[in-house]
This record gives sequence, structure tokens and C-alpha cells, in this order.
Amino acid sequence: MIGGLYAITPECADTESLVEQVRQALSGGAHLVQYRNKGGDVGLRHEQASELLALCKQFHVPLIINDDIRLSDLTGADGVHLGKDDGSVREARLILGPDKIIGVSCYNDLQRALDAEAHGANYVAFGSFFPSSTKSDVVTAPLTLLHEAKRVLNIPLVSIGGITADNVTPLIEAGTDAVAVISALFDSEDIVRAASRFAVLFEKSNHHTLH
Ligand SMILES: Cc1ncc(COP(=O)(O)OP(=O)(O)O)c(N)n1
Ligand SMILES: Cc1nc(C(=O)O)sc1CCOP(=O)(O)O
Ligand SMILES: [Mg+2]
Repeated sequence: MIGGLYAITPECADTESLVEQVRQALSGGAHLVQYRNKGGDVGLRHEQASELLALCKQFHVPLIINDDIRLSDLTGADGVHLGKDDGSVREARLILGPDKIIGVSCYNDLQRALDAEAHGANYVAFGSFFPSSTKSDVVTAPLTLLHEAKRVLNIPLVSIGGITADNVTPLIEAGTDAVAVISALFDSEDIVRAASRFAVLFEKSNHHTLH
């Protein structure tokens, strides 16, 4: 269920435009969506999360809320993504219950990922693998980390940070289950096509694994 293209929303105060952009990412083949809004007020965040949830339901794709366990709970979204300042897996699990998706940012730290898995996280994210135009104050993660993580973890691995359709193949080959992408999707003039380029690359790799 957690695999392929994981679309993370850009900051966008215009809800109609945001929903349309995400619709295009879903039409192109995104398998998971994260609502990430670091600056909006509570009302806007609630409105946008609710509208995105309705949209994602139409596509049978889970919507994960970044940072905010409470907003995820209030809207009935499918889960939450937690970084180092966003609360614990234990707290999220208590509030959201056993069936929701809890993802944890692990940066370049394998031990953090092992701890997250032990506490019941549903996926872990590593990065940044490439320089990101969205976020500059990031830790860098080497490709070798994915190989190691694949060996010792049993939950899905998500990669993030500057990922494009032109640089994603080594991450897929190293065993990432999903790639989380903002700018290569939402800064594109053709979001459907940008998303489908990722989707095709994942399909190709599944095909190679199966045959
Ligand atoms: C899938 C995924 N991976 C990593 C992050 C980054 O989380 P965090 O470090 O908490 O930073 P912010 O996104 O909150 O700025 C993420 N959001 N999603
Ligand atoms: C939100 C975020 N977290 C990162 C991390 O390394 O933890 S990199 C990042 C930004 C991802 O956006 P883009 O696809 O535009 O690079
Ligand atoms: Mg966060």
C-alpha cells in the first residue's frame, strides 16, 4: 500500500488551486499524498486537509497529514507524518488508533528508523538524497543508507529530497519503496505528465523484479 510516488503538497493558500494540482498528481499516478502546510492558520489548514481528503478518497489514495496529529484526527485523514519536532509514534498511535498510517522522518539515521519501527511506525523516510529547492536546511543521506536500511528494516522505505524523474532510478534500484516529491511535481508545467513519469519508472522496476 505504501509504494510508488508519494506526492507532498506545496504551500498554497488558494484551496481550489491546491486541490486541482493534487488532482493532477493523482491522475498521473501518485499512490500517496501528504498535506504539508507549514504557514497557514488553523482554519485554512482544516479546510485544505478536508478537501484533499475528499479528493484522495475518490482516487482510493491515502492522505497523510504532515506534523499535526490533532489535525489528522480531527479530519479523519489516513495518518500523520512525524519529524523530530512533531511528537512521538506512541502518542500518535494512542490518538489515531491502530489502523492509521504513521510515518517517521529519519534523515540519515538508521538507528532512528529501527526505533521508529520498534514503536510501530508504518514507514520511515530518509533524506535528503539530492539538494532540494523546497528545503535548504537539510541533512544529506547517502545511497548506501538505503541498501543498509533495506537489510535491517521490515517496513516500507520512503526517500525524499530533490528527487526528480531523472535522478530517481538509483533510489529505486537501492530498494526505496516510495519517493516523496514536491518541486519536481508541483513546479512542473504539466503535473499529470510529471507524476506519470515517476509512476512508469516504478512500474518498470516492479516488472523487472517479477520477471
Ligand atoms: C515523507 C516525508 N519525509 C520527510 C519529511 C520531513 O519531515 P520533517 O523533518 O518533520 O520536516 P517538515 O516536512 O515538517 O518540514 C516529510 N514531511 N515527509
Ligand atoms: C520536506 C522535506 N524534508 C526533507 C528531508 O530531507 O527530510 S527534504 C524536503 C523537501 C522535499 O521537497 P523537494 O521534492 O522539492 O526537494
Ligand atoms: Mg515535520
